[in-house]
Amino acid sequence: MQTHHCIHVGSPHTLLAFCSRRVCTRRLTVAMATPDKIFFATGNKKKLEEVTAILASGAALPFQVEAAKLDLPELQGEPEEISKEKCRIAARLVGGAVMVEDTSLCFNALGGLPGPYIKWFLEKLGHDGLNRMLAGFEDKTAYAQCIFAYTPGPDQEPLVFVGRTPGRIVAARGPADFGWDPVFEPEGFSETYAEMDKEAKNKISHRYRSLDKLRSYLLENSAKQQ
Ligand SMILES: O=c1nc[nH]c2c1ncn2[C@H]1C[C@H](O)[C@@H](COP(=O)(O)OP(=O)(O)OP(=O)(O)O)O1
Ligand SMILES: [Mg+2]
Repeated sequence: MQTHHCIHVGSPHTLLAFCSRRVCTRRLTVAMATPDKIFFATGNKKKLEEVTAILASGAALPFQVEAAKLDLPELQGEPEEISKEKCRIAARLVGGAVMVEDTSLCFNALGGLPGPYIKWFLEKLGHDGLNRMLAGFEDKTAYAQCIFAYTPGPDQEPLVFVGRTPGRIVAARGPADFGWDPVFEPEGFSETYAEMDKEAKNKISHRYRSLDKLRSYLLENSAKQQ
């Protein structure tokens, strides 16, 4: 949902037109209509595979999701802000509606670090190094966090949808074809993400939980559903 200052109640497009003319005097909460086509921007093939599988596993969508392979910057700051800024950049690049996501792996003993910086920690330290970071701590628990950010266009403020899956950091087990999957064992399971069937991971993952919230938002605001 977005907050606009506007005196008119009508279709989201009407509101947008009046808002941009700055004649608004009253605060209204407005959801923008879901467009027919939304880009999913990422440079990560594995993310795209999971997002495609998660979207395909639900009901048919009244909008099209198209992949946009973009090399998006690794930003600093709070995870929600990182995701929003990434989305603004992507929206300018594709010139339309876009969704992006930013993924964090957060160690509880380290106050949530590496968090959004996991990409560099994984790249420099590897799976073993991630385990060693926790050697001095009893607490090996962690959570995987995915934040989808969506905007209907370059001039609109992105909305964020947070999904978290708790678990713990373990010695690497399973195929090493997707990031830190081999060292993350989700709570309630005896397999790491890497050992799980793709379908099973996609039912409980941080990515699923975040994307499911965005999907609900988009369906609720889709003109074709109304
Ligand atoms: O489910 C996952 N299971 C295991 N590893 C994962 C997962 N999801 C992201 N990852 C890795 C990729 C990157 O090393 C870091 C997140 O960084 P992040 O910036 O979000 O991803 P990215 O740069 O690869 O792609 P993008 O172009 O969408 O930013 O964690
Ligand atoms: Mg990235």
